[in-house]
Amino acid sequence: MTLKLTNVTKRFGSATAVDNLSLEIPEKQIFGFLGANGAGKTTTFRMILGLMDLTEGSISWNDDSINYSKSHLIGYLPEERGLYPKLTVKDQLVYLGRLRGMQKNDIISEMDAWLEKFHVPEYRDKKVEELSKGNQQKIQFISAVIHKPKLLILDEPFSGLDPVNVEQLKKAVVELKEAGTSIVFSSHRMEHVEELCEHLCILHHGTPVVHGGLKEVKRSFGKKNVVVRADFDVNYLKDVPGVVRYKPFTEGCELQIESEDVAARIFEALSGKGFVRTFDLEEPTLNDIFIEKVGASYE
Ligand SMILES: Nc1ncnc2c1ncn2[C@@H]1O[C@H](COP(=O)(O)OP(=O)(O)OP(=O)(O)O)[C@@H](O)[C@H]1O
Repeated sequence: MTLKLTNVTKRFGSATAVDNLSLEIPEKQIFGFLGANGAGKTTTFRMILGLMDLTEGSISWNDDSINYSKSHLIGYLPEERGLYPKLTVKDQLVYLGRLRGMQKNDIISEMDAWLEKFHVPEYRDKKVEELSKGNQQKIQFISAVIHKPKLLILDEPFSGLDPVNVEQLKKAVVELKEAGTSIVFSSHRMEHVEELCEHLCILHHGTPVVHGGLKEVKRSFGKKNVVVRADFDVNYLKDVPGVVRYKPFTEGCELQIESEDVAARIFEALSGKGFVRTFDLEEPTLNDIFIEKVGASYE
């Protein structure tokens, strides 16, 4: 089921939050939505979910509109987390699962499987308010997927989680994809998108500045990175013609180069100067692309 946004615009008074956005989000894949604060990611999600009217344009899912009757096919982890603090995890999930039309027994067996997967079966009968923020987020994630949605929208799913929990959640997201779920998620962390997504979009002031398959996006960027580790001072490499950005680190440097042939020049400039431990020509990172297209870094 392909999700298709056609010329979608959202205005709040005279401010444009999303500006003529056209995207195709392929089914059974993980699609990454990047953008600085206020770029329009959450607004786009809300429009996809039918929680907010579009000012212009259209959104279709499998050539049909998304409306309330399809809510059992869609899962949503909102940016603003919200669970009932006084309810136990079990009562919470049963309540939310029932709202999605599930039978109680099915909810409980699905819940138990998820709690096991997240290594927290003991949370079953705990009140939500007794859990840490990160663990509440896991429960909220379970509430977004308990009904096995076909389309899953995750707004900043990894924010506020420690590295172990990030890994658990990533694994869960990949497994859901492998089981046939179409997933769209937003993140401020480039490496999450880089690791998980086949397709992505970078929004800037509501407009897509980068859109496409991860590999094609990197290839079409043109610039590459050279990473040098050496036993001598490599500072002079920043003046090699064709080096556009220079980042030193303790044992060497990372150089952004305008095209692949500049790598040969750097290689030449290193010869006879001392011991070079490693010399790597690498694809640009999403962070490199983001910096150039949006003019800022998340880091
Ligand atoms: N209900 C609203 N009324 C007025 N302006 C709004 C409303 N919702 C969002 N906006 C504005 O729309 C723009 C896009 O906001 P949005 O929340 O979609 O960005 P975002 O990319 O999700 O940002 P963040 O990463 O900070 O969550 C912002 O300028 C925001 O102030």
